[in-house]
Amino acid sequence: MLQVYEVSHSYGKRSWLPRSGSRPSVLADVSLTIEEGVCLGLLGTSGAGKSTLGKVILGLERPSQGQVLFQGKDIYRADKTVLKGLRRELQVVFQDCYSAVNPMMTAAQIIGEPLDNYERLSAKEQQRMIEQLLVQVGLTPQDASKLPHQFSGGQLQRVNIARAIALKPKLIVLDESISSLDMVHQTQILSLLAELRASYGLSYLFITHDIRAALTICDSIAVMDQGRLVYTGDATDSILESDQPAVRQLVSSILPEHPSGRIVFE
Ligand SMILES: Nc1ncnc2c1ncn2[C@@H]1O[C@H](COP(=O)(O)OP(=O)(O)OP(=O)(O)O)[C@@H](O)[C@H]1O
Repeated sequence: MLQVYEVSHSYGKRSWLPRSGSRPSVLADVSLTIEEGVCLGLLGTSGAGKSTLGKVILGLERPSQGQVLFQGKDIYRADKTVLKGLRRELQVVFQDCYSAVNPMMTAAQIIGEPLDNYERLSAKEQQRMIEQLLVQVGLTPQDASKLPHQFSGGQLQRVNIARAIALKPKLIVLDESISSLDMVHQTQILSLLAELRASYGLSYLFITHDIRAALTICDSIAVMDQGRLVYTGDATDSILESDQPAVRQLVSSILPEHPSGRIVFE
């Protein structure tokens, strides 16, 4: 369904600086595939290039080299009409649920935005659909009239997820979507994402630093280091045994579950 072919990217020259050469490569020759209904975990330490790859896949950052094919079409060469169609199939949920929304808009307006852009529903049909979406993400129809500051972080992330699934997309890029939530909400959102994936046949690109979260929800895992893909494999415990240095770094950042295994600060 999605193919990334030999994508390289750098963020361009600093032309306003004298003698500022090209910037270093942020993505170097990255190729990967996401099949329909599959969740691919994209891991790596900070600055590895995960979000840049997410933006390239979403059509938001044209790569310096390479191709992104979504449903067989090159998203950077498609004409406007094709692109509009592809855009509805590709959605994103970002880490910071508060900055992802307009603080003056109600949940109904936030979820209704993509419907306004793509569907021609009557006011009644749209209201019914928004209420269904709210219930589907574990909120209530009464939440429709609330403003972002009236929700907890976990609840507002559910509103963002409702907006992302409103058009029944094929692929959702989840860019650190659970990272800013506490452990209880992280677990709840992970099981919501798993449920939605099963009922809609969604694919996810799950961008995270958290190898445990990735092992919970993903089918396969790709690890990036300094712009390169350095590991790909099934999302099984075998990754914990890998001796690839970037993978080892991620594995060693997992907190031991038992307090006796944790570092003691004197
Ligand atoms: N808009 C931009 N302009 C210039 N450089 C950028 C831009 N966005 C990201 N970068 C640089 O690209 C590199 C990769 O950043 P990116 O955000 O893709 O990494 P990441 O793996 O998602 O990191 P994190 O986990 O911290 O979000 C970093 O060195 C970053 O400073």
